[in-house]
Amino acid sequence: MTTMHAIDVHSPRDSQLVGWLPTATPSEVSSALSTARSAFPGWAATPAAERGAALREAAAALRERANDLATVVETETGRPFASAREGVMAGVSTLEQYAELGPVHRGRSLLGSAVDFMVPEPRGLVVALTPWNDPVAVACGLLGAALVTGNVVVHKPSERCPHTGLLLATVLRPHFPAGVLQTLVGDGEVGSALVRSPDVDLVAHVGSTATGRAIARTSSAKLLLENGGNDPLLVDDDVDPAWAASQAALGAFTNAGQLCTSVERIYLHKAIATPFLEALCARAREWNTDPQPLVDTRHREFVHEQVSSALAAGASALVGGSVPDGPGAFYPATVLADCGSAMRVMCEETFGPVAPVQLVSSFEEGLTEACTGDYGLAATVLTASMENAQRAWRELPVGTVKVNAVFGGAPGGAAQPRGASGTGFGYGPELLDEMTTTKVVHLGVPRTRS
Ligand SMILES: NC(=O)c1ccc[n+]([C@@H]2O[C@H](COP(=O)([O-])OP(=O)(O)OC[C@H]3O[C@@H](n4cnc5c(N)ncnc54)[C@H](O)[C@@H]3O)[C@@H](O)[C@H]2O)c1
Repeated sequence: MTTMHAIDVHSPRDSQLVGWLPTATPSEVSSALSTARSAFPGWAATPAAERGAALREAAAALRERANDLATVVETETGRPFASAREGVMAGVSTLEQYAELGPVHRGRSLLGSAVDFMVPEPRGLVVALTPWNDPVAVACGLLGAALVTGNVVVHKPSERCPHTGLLLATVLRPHFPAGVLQTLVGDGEVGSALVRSPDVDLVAHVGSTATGRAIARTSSAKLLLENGGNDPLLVDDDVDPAWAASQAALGAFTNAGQLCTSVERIYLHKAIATPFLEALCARAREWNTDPQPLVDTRHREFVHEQVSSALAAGASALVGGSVPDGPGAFYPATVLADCGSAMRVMCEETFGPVAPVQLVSSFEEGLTEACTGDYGLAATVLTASMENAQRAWRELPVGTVKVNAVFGGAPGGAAQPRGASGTGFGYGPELLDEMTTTKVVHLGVPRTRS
């Protein structure tokens, strides 16, 4: 690891420098890890109800500072204030949820010749590495579940929103004993130094598949990976084309396409192609009247590269598809028609406001296409046929199948991603299981001295 350097943060709206922070040095990394280690026994021995109470206080403090956090998220990532605030409030709810669930998280007990208790124990030192696209909600999930189950945490927020990470730390940390929760500023180098340490028990990474794979190559800790996706949307011929197009637009353009479960590729039954595409283009144009920038111009280059390569391979841009003039990292909501399975925009995660559409002749053909690829995060099916819906949810090799609703799962729901999308439960009550390891205590009856 090289020595400390600065991370500059530029506004995604106008490219102006809005702040900078020094990255953690190698000695700060090792000192954070050893401080965490020392804090572990005390925190692990703290009654779960007290840990839950600490989390509840932290949630209340975050609720009070929601506007401040949302402002910083907006400044650093370009997510509009109202939506950034929703993300912060999702973080508050998650902390509250774990404050309740943590103290009642328990194992089974079995009555045999003696009694066996299956006791969940904290894993120990958790390194949490989080992304920029929903920085507060994602961090609150990992931190809340880890802390309430008695782990100590070293958190490294994304280098694209370090001020958000530090402000979150300022709000949460006072509610926990010294050393139990620490936050380090840094990029992938700092992350890599953390995950390579033999002192770490669990690495919880929410981010790209490339990073998840790099972590898997270098860390000897237990891994919890919640990574990228290339979610398909399958549109049957029996649904209202205008409604289907509004679902597609919501899935592809919300947060400028920068959600892990964004719609990334669309398989459209050719029988409703014309009205669907007309309605989708109208939605995209509407979206472009109030554009949201991408996180930075480097990410915009990545998105545009995929669009350009699709255009070069025969796709046509019905709306958008080019980099606008002017400052900032804006990219228009884009509708691509005439897409084919081999195009990068169909095979890879784009993570931008792009709706690439491939026509299919039947639901079966669309389902076959939707089942292709390495990723397995989520998929959406729009169909009026229960038979087709059922076939889709049985066959799609993904963690989450959404039928006739692109967003809006119940809070607390969680699934295990498949394939290149990750390894375990990153959300919901099951995350408490990931944060603990089970010990069986076989309790026999002693024979007393006569
Ligand atoms: N599955 C999910 O629940 C979920 C949720 C949100 C985002 N995501 C995914 O996250 C990605 C966008 O986020 P991102 O660009 O911030 O991801 P990223 O993987 O680049 O960064 C995530 C975190 O990992 C750190 N990191 C980078 N390289 C590292 C290394 N070699 N070793 C250790 N840590 C390292 C980063 O500094 C950051 O803190 C998208 O692919 C998106 O799909 C997934």
